Amino acid sequence: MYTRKSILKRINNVVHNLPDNLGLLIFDAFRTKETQRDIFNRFQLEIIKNKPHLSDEQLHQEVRKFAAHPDEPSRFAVPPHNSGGSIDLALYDINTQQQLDFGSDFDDMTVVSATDYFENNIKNTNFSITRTNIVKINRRILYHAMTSQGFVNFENEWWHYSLGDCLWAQMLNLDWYYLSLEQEVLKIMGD
Ligand SMILES: C[C@@H](N)C(=O)N[C@H](C)C(=O)O
Repeated sequence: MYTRKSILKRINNVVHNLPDNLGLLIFDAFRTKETQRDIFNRFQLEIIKNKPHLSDEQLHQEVRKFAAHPDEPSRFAVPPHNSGGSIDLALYDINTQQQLDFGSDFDDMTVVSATDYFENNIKNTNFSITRTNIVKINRRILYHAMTSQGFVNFENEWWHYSLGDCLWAQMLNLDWYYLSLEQEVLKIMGD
């Protein structure tokens, strides 16, 4: 797995500031456009299976809720993970070596993955009050740990954090500054 040095430095700060019994479980960081395309296509197939009635436009919108299109400059000049500025992660318990309960799996394409889902929809889940509170606290710990280092969270996914990429820039109304890490590497390697 690869990321930018500047992102890694901040991730190290996050780890350093976590309670002693917690660590970061990293699912994904930098992605090539090809990988981004594979993910987008895979998600599309999964959604077609579960919601076959959607029109092409509705399908596209649905997939975009959970994966950036690899080539959609009108939304992102550079897909967030391709810039090296995005990271997907969770917390784990160092003693048990188990991921903490975040209420949905990584890449679960349902509303339950929305970061604030358990803040707002407690009555709509079949989770116990205790589990709801645990999930809420776990999401909050990750959120505050990451945002304290300058990352922003993608609201549909409790696991996705960005810094310096197009998603981060849109959310903060700033200019993005990470170009495609893939292009930077190819340039260094002489294509
Ligand atoms: C696919 C999912 N893990 C993810 O990374 N989603 C964001 C929106 C992305 O594709 O950039």
